[in-house]
Amino acid sequence: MLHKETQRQEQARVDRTIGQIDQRLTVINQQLANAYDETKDIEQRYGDNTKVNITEIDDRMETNAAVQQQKQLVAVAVENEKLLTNQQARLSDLINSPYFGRIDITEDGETESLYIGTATFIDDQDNFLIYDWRAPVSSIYYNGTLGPVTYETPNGPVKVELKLKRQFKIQNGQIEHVFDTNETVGDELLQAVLGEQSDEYMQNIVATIQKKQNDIIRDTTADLLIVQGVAGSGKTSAVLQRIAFLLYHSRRQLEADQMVLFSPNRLFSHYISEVLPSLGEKNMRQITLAEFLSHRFTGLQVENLFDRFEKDQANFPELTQVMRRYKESVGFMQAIEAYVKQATTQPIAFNDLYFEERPFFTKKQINQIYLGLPANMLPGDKFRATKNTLIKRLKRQINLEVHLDWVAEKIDTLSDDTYRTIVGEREFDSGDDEQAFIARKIVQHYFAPLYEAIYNDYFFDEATEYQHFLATACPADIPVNVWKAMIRQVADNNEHHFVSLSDAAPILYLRDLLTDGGQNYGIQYLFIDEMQDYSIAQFIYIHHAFPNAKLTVLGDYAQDVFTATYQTGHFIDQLTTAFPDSKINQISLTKSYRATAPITNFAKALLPKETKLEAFNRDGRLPRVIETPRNQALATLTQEILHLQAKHATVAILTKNQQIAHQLYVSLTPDEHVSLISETTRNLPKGILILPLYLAKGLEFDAVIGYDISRTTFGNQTDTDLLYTLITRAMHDLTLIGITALSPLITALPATLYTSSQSVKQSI
Ligand SMILES: Nc1ncnc2c1ncn2[C@@H]1O[C@H](COP(=O)(O)OP(=O)(O)OP(=O)(O)O)[C@@H](O)[C@H]1O
Repeated sequence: MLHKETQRQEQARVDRTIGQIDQRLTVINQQLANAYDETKDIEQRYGDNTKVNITEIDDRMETNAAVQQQKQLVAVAVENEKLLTNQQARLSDLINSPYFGRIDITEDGETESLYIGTATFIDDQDNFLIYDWRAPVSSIYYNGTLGPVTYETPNGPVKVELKLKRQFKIQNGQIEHVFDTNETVGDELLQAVLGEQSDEYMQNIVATIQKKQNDIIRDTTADLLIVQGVAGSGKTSAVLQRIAFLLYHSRRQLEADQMVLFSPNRLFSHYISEVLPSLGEKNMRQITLAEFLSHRFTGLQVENLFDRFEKDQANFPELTQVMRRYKESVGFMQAIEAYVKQATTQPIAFNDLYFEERPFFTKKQINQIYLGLPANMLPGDKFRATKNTLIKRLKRQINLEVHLDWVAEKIDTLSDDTYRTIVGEREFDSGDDEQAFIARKIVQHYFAPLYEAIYNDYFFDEATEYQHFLATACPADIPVNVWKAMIRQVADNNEHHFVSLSDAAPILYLRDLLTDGGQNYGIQYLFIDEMQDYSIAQFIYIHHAFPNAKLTVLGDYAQDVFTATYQTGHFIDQLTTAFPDSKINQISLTKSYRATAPITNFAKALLPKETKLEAFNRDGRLPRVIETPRNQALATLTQEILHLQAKHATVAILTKNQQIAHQLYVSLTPDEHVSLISETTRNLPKGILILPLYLAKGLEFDAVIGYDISRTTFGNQTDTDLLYTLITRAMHDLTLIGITALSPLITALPATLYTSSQSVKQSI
């Protein structure tokens, strides 16, 4: 803590700043009330205007013009109200905690004190009372140590001398902590922040961003930014701050809806949903991989990662693993590219297009059109040309059909309503014109399903085409009969409207390359959290689907929950080779902030010795490891829950899979505070939660109990990633319960890293 007088002066400045914010807030509140009245007023008048007599043509036109004008007025008023509401929200946040940092810098002999907070605040005399944390000069707060420092501005680098760096924790207008530091952001404040209890929502880390995290947040040069960070190193936090940073710096060109975050599940989306609003920004779009794929396979069910994981645990033969590895590789996606290149000279898998239960265009006819086009055309162009020809032929048919008797008959029997719907306000020079117009509309309507089918590429059979491709793609290390059986399985899946996860991205890639479709050019930034859950093939496809997007990809290879059983090798190297034309920046985070040092050190011991992982220096109890006979397992668990509940609002019981979670839930249900969390759960209640560890990815809990960490469940070396992920969800307390015999992964660890008990009585 600083000298009393300094503290007093700082509190006085806080008070002054808050006074100014308060004044501004009063003005804004008044403006907002006026704006609200104005909007209501216009709306009212707008309502009255529409009631004007509209029987006379001239009146009607006048009314239309007036209505248009009113509409515009309403839009302007609503926009104004929105702006004011935003300002009000920002000021209301600032009034509670106006800033968290101060830097004193000397430039050309002149020293200035700058205060840094979540948003800029300028007083009526144009003094910057608060600088936004994203302003160029604010980077000094995160990056610089005392002495000469340089910061980047749009006009180039600027050199200054950093004289002082001060940190604050201000709540309800009162300084709770204040200290000077020479470090990037000193440990003291971080200690205080990290020691707090968790919340249902993730918090922003704006006041305590660390140097490496700042590099992630402020990177503007990479097309592909890859962040490998140990569990709890702040990857997700940093990426959310990065989104806020990018939105601030590209206000004019970038909207939140031009950014998409791929998140691991809905629960996680909910967990992070408050960070951006707390920084005064709108949330970006969020999607899970399963949602993204299902959306692109309308009508088919795409296998999800969780189901596959559960299935793999029951049965996952060696050759199936080899085939899956291949399907998820760069090589497989390249094989698709090569296949598509030669597709211009081969028939492709078209469907007969049926209309009124007979083929209107047969696949043979469609292939004749396709193969009749020049062989040197690009596949996508060729497909489009084929589609255009089909549409042209359909139009020709419509032209012929309008003269047929059934159409004339139909016109004769049209009801008044249908006639009105077709003709609308239109006027015609002659009765013949009117007749021709209506006839065309009737025929177009009749053929609409066929037109839709062509428009939506239903004449292309992607599943069969994929099987044709597979037939050409058997790798040397797979026996041909095994490969063929796999192709039969793919066909069978398709019959049952199902797509397995490892086939999904390749099928879409093949479809898009052949049809030149499926690309979204509007998205400018993509963020992919938990990168270890994605295959290289999926990355290639996602990159293809969003060609203009810069990618930020983050994750932790030690938390490879879903593919550790069959994937080996260096994912990041493979990823970089899959993006040969992109500018790639890589950042590695090795310090873990989430848990106490004893928990982090325990987790670290599971990983290979050479793993770089540093625990943040926060004290806590050693993890508890309990071995219990099966018939006492529930009693042991209950004791442990009671013990932890005395200290924490939330205790998460994590299991290896859904089945164990479910069984446990059934055994514990009489207690109504226990919630079973499943894949479809969208928010986290407080109390006792039971969930499979893979649903806890990315989340954190005050206390974690790993249940059934036994020889039978975590017996293999490949279970290390699962166990590591489980352990690293805990912030303050961790207990592992092994039934009958503990997992050998735990017994192999140095006994100094945990406290152990053998039975219920000893564990209390
Ligand atoms: N600079 C920081 N200041 C304060 N808290 C931080 C900081 N960095 C990380 N944290 C905290 O550490 C915890 C872990 O952060 P986060 O969830 O972003 O890590 P992660 O690397 O995504 O973790 P994981 O891979 O294990 O899911 C969070 O509670 C976060 O608020």
